Amino acid sequence: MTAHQNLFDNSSDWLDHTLTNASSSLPASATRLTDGASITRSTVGVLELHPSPGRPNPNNEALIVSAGVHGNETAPIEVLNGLVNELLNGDWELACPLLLIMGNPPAMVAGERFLEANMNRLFHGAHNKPEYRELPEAARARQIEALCREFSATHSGKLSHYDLHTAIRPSRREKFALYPFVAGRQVEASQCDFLLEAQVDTLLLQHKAGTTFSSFTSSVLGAESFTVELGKVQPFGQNDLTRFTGIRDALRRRFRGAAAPMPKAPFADMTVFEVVHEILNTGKSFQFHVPDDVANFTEYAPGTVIWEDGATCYRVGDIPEAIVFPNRDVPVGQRVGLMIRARKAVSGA
Ligand SMILES: O=C(O)CCC(=O)N[C@@H](CCC(=O)O)C(=O)O
Ligand SMILES: [Zn+2]
Repeated sequence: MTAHQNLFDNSSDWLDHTLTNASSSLPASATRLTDGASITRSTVGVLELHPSPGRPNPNNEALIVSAGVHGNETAPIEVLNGLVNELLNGDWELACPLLLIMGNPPAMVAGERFLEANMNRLFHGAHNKPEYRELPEAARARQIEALCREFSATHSGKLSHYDLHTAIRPSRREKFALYPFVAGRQVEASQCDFLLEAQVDTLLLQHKAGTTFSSFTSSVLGAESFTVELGKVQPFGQNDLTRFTGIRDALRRRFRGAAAPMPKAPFADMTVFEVVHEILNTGKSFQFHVPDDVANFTEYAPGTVIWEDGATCYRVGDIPEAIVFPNRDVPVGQRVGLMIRARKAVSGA
């Protein structure tokens, strides 16, 4: 039996197996590659990979890479699946521990962002809130948190997490990363270099901790974590994967333990924004004045009214602000968008 068959039964690959078994709870299954590396499918859509024992881990690191936390954001899922196929084909050898996650398999099958609740609002303990705790997406977030805790506890190297997404709207900046807020923390220059290597040239600094997957891994596990937006949402099979070679090649380089390309001066080519305001749906009287089809990073002049609800009215401050992730169609209390501002000093975040 091949390594492939051990892990994925009769399915053609990891993605096929995950879609076929999206709602099943299968027992774990493991295999060993010819170089001695091991791969365990811990549960549907989750692979834990270890290099051959004794093999050097030159970058002294462990990585969590996730995609499909939103089921309709398919390009990063295809990228991750392609890298797993390369490894199983013996195209390259693994040098560092990896936890690879397809976040929400039932939503992937349905081609939807989520089925009952937005899973990327259910991390950092939010899955235990009474209104969510019985939902399948809360159970999946809880299971993923437990697998990440276990993975992080067993690896001493530096832990990074890249949660890969694509955006609903068009974007004036196609690829950008969000850096979750952790008090007193600054983006490491090496992370900035990695993002640039992946052709992600815009960084957005969050202003408070949230309930996203990357916020959980950074706040609770101390990982260097990013939500990475890589393009626009498309159904499976309709992605132009030539637009995703930057992230594919940069991840493969890390998985193989190869050295980073020549580092640039930190932030030299990175445009940095900071979040100045999180727009929340405040309820019945909430009015959002940003049109439905506006692109991410569309700028608004000082004084523009962005939203109001009778009690509060949010206007752009003295410096222009741009909108990211405008989406009025969210439950009360959830994020309708982020107002961001270019950061003045770019000598360090
Ligand atoms: O395009 C959109 O409106 C959403 C794209 C997306 O899923 N973005 C993430 C960002 C998470 C973060 O703030 O780190 C999300 O909304 O969950
Ligand atoms: Zn997403």
